[in-house]
Amino acid sequence: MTLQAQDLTLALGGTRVLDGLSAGFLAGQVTAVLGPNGAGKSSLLACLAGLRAPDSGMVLLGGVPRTDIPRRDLARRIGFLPQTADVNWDVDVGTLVALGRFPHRGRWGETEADRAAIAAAMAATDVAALSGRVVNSLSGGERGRVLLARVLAGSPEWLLADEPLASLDPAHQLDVLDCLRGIAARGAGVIVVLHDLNQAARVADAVVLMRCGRIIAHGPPEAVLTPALIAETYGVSAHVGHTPDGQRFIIATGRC
Ligand SMILES: Nc1ncnc2c1ncn2[C@@H]1O[C@H](COP(=O)(O)OP(=O)(O)OP(=O)(O)O)[C@@H](O)[C@H]1O
Repeated sequence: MTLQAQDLTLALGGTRVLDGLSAGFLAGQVTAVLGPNGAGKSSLLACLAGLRAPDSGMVLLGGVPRTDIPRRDLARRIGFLPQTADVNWDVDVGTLVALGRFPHRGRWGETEADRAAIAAAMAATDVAALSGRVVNSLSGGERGRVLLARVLAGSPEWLLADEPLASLDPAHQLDVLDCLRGIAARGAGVIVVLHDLNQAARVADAVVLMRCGRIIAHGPPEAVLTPALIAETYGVSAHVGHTPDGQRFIIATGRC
């Protein structure tokens, strides 16, 4: 199964934020989308998720134009975690996470499968202990994990997550990265916007580097997270090394 962006263009406020962008994403993989602020990463995710219609080009899900797929199907198949973690009503954690099952609900209410998916999502994001808390009383990181749990509860075929690690402490960042890997291992496609090159190197099967609404490079992390491509994308020089256990690390050493 693939999710494809085909020749997407999008202008916002008179600026072209996606500029003829094409890319194919594979199920069973984690793809990290990286690039400087304003590169168009969130706009790409919004088009893939169907939250924004591109000015031209199309998104294909399993070869079918997204616009030909019924909305309820799309809601079941694509889970979207937006960049901002605002919750504008007084809802408790358990209720909010359970809302993630909404696209699967039949007329008979919550089923055993719904309850199992909700429990698994809360365990994967370490929020079960917060279940009775009002979401707006949580810290930013706790709220971020609850919102991720809500998306995971929907067991989407595709998880599109826009900076899910923002405001998480290092332990929970590692937990969420492991969780994303687990989702991909179970066959779903994960597309995640990240700013940290090391987290991308750790989690991704494929990396997309974006700049000015275009793709600079798309491929395995070792082929894409190179000093030359990092310089072209971000305008910084970088040192790439390996830890004793073979993990790649990348340090931005200065502007170039
Ligand atoms: N509603 C809007 N109206 C006008 N311009 C917009 C709008 N939304 C986004 N933009 C602009 O489009 C460009 C791409 O924005 P986008 O949020 O996709 O970038 P990004 O790569 O996700 O950035 P960041 O890393 O800062 O989150 C930016 O220059 C942004 O200012």
